[in-house]
Amino acid sequence: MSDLSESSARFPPFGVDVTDLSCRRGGRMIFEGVGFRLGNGEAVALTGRNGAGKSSLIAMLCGRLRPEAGTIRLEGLGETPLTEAAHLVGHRDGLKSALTATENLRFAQDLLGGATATPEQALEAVGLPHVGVLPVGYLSAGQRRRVALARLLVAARPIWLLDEPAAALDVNAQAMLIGLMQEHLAAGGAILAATHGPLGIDAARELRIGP
Ligand SMILES: Nc1ncnc2c1ncn2[C@@H]1O[C@H](COP(=O)(O)OP(=O)(O)OP(=O)(O)O)[C@@H](O)[C@H]1O
Repeated sequence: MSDLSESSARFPPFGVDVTDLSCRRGGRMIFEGVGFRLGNGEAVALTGRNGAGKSSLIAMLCGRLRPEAGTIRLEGLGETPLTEAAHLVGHRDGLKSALTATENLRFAQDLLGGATATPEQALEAVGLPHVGVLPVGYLSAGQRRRVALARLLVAARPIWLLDEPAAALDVNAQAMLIGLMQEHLAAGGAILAATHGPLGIDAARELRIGP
C-alpha cells in the first residue's frame, strides 16, 4: 500500500458546531437535542441501535435532510458550505457499476475538485492495485467498499462523514481503513463515523443517539 501522507492536504482551522438537533421522519420523532462540535484532528464515533437515526444525522450534515429543529454551522472555512467541505461514504456506495474503478474515481475527482492522489495511487492505498480496469459491477462487496473509500483520497475535503465504513471489509482492509483515518486526522481533518463496532481510533469520542 502506498503512503499518501506526502500528498495529504493540511487543512486550515475549522469547526462544525451542531446544536440541539432534532430529526423527524415519517411523522415520528427519531432523536432530539443532539449537539456536538467537531474540529481539526477530531473523530466522533456515532453509535446507537438500528433505527436510532445515525444515517439521518449524517444526511443532515450533508444537506440531504432538513432538521426538524436545531442548527448545523461550519466555521473557519470562509464561504465554503459544509456540503462542499465534507466527503460522504454512505450506505450506498454511489459507484457506477458499468464504469471501471479508475473511471469512477476520475469521475469523483472531476466532480469534487481539490485533486490530491491520482485514481491509481488511491486504489493502491486501499489495496486494490489490480482492479482499476474492471467494471465495478464485477467487484466483490468488500472491493466495492474499498473503491468507495478510495474516493476519499482523490479529492481533499477536511470532513469525512462515514456511514459504517468498515461494512464488508476483511481484517486487513479494516486495518487499512484505520490507517487512512489516522492519516486524515494527522493532516488536520475530522471524521464522524456511524458504527456498530469499535472505530479503531483511540482518541475518538463516542456520540450515542437514541434510547
Ligand atoms: N425516507 C424515510 N421516511 C420515513 N422514515 C424513514 C425514512 N428513512 C429512514 N426512516 C426512519 O428513520 C429512522 C432512522 O433511520 P436511520 O437509517 O437514520 O437509522 P440508523 O441509526 O442509521 O440505523 P441502522 O443502524 O439500522 O443503520 C428509522 O426508524 C427509519 O425507519
